[in-house]
Amino acid sequence: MVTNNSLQARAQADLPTEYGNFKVIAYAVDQEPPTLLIYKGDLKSVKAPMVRVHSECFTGDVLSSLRCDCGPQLHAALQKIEAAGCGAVIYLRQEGRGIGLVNKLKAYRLQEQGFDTVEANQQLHLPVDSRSYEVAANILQDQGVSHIDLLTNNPDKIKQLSLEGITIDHRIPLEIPANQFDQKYLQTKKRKLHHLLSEVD
Ligand SMILES: Nc1nc2c(ncn2[C@@H]2O[C@H](COP(=O)(O)OP(=O)(O)OP(=O)(O)O)[C@@H](O)[C@H]2O)c(=O)[nH]1
Ligand SMILES: [Zn+2]
Repeated sequence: MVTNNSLQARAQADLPTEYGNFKVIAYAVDQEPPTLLIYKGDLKSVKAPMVRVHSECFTGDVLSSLRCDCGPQLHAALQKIEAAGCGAVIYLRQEGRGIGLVNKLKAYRLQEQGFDTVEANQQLHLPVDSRSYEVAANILQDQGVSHIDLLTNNPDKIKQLSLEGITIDHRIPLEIPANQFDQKYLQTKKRKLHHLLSEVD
């Protein structure tokens, strides 16, 4: 289970969850925070397993923040994979679309002052989205997977994964209804980042 760029599977275990029984593999380069492959079934045995490539959001995933849709998206993905009987979540450590947690909180502060999620990063002189999907592609390749059905609303994620050599057979929408705190954020994702959000104005 060794992949290129010294990305290696360092540990694996069973992971029973509220949504079903999964397995988890921690992939890492040296001592860097591991990327997690949380999966169910034999990924190689299906033509295109259902996959969620999820970017870390400590506030949403762990603290159940209502400022974004990340936490419910993560849990909905696990539920869909459980229902399908086979599939995976790849949990990428790219907090804040790559700017890290401290900068994301600074960006939140700017959003409280009226900037939107794109403008806030720009105010901080940081890229709007600096994520890479190379590690996700390498993990899929390590698992013998080249075709996937991707759970996402983000067209750029489809493009970037395709450029990394993964064929997206189908996009599976992963829309979470807006709440009073993330409505503007979702509107900005739709208008400026071109997310495919049919339920947002
Ligand atoms: N910089 C910044 N990052 C944010 C903000 N809100 C959420 N994030 C981060 O955005 C990432 C999730 O990206 P999204 O654009 O919500 O969704 P996506 O993963 O690109 O697209 P989907 O696959 O449809 O979910 C996570 O890393 C979050 O920490 C914000 O206001 N500013
Ligand atoms: Zn989030």
